[in-house]
Amino acid sequence: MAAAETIAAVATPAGVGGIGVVRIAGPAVGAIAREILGRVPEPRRATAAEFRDMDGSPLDYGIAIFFQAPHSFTGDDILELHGHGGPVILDAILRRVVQLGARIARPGEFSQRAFLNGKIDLVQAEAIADLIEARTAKSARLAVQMLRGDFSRRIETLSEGIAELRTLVEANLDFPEDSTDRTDPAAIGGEIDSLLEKTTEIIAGANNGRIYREGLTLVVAGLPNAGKSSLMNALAGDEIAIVTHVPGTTRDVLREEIAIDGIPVRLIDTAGLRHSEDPVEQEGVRRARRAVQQADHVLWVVDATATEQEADTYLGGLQGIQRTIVRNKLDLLRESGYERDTPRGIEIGISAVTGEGLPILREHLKSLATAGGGGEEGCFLTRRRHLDALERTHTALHQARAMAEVAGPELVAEDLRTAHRELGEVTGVFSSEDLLDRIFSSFCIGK
Ligand SMILES: Nc1nc2c(c(=O)[nH]1)N(C=O)[C@@H](CNc1ccc(C(=O)N[C@@H](CCC(=O)O)C(=O)O)cc1)CN2
Repeated sequence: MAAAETIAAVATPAGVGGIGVVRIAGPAVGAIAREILGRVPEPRRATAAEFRDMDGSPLDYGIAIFFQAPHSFTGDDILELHGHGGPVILDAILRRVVQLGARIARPGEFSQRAFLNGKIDLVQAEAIADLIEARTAKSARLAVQMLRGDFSRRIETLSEGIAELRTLVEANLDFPEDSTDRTDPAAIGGEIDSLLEKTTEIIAGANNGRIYREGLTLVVAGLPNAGKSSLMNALAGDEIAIVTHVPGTTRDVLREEIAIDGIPVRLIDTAGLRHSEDPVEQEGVRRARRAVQQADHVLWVVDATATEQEADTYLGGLQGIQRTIVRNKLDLLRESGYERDTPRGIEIGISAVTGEGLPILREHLKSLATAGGGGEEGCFLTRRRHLDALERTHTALHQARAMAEVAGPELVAEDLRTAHRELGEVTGVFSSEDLLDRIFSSFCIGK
């Protein structure tokens, strides 16, 4: 089970901090501990010790923790050296460890080992990365649930259901004379229906949760001087874009992360979409167009004091793109905030300057973000990868269901086998090296 190579990395973030941790995993851990600490510490006990260099001189004085295989995060022997949190000292400790036979770990390699040693499944490994990178408290909470194995257990239960049915169908293939009521086509069909239902339920939860991981990309677009940057600032709550009354101020695409009810929202402020001779501004307009094409939703900002014709310019270019019209600068007209349905789509009246109507806009954005459900119920922080595999499982089960009606058990067995394998990709029971490399290489160093 334990890997032959010993790997090491600084597990704490780069930079200066109170404490920094060098983590070492693999069979050379015992020998490395004896060299650096003079002994192998008692397993799982924080032990104060001098970390010694090659010539015996002290590198640092810190805490060492030894985790004996298989009772560690990765399942290997692990030694953690908790030193002082400075880049020079941590680098020196790491160098010493490498001198003693460890090699620098690749990003995600500790988690990959935990997976390969059966300590965690693929969903849990991904949850570790998602937890570290969570952009809102809600996303983090959902990642912890994934890490605890809540989602994996749902998958596991479904997988066992498929496996059981496979056994039944396949046994019937080998020993048709043993067939019972449970193996008649109608009974099998009923069993598949129940598996299909469970799959659909998990897919719904997976869909609900995806928004908390991926977030929503919201592009703020409109004509120059419509107040896009002021709106962006009002939503983001601080001054991030330069706001002036000179048309064409925002030449690049500005980004800001905000959270709407725990959903990470990437706000992208774009240059005004207008014809310009200035090459820099032209580039801004080009980027704005591209951002609009890639958005989940566009807030089309119009100046409430402009003529309707002026405000409608370019709206035709947003055909087929989900959008909300935001009529800004209501303060100049002394109007109150509103939301109304118009032939051109939903329109919300605000004043980014006074804050008038902003609560209405925020409420609207929240409903956009949670349009796919977003409820807490059965909601999992899933990835596209999980959904794809679940959908392929559903397709195969559906096919098995059709076969149960019209064909013999051989074809039903075949489709059930496919469903079982597709589902196994979620937790990594069946996974290609390629997929694993792709997943783990996106992790950060030391993880
Ligand atoms: N110091 C430290 N903190 C850390 C980690 C770590 O590796 N080191 N983690 C790393 O990411 C996370 C915690 N994950 C961990 C998961 C399992 C085990 C572990 O020792 N498991 C053993 C024993 C379990 C037990 O006795 O209850 C096992 O599974 O056999 C340790 C940390 C976050 N905090």
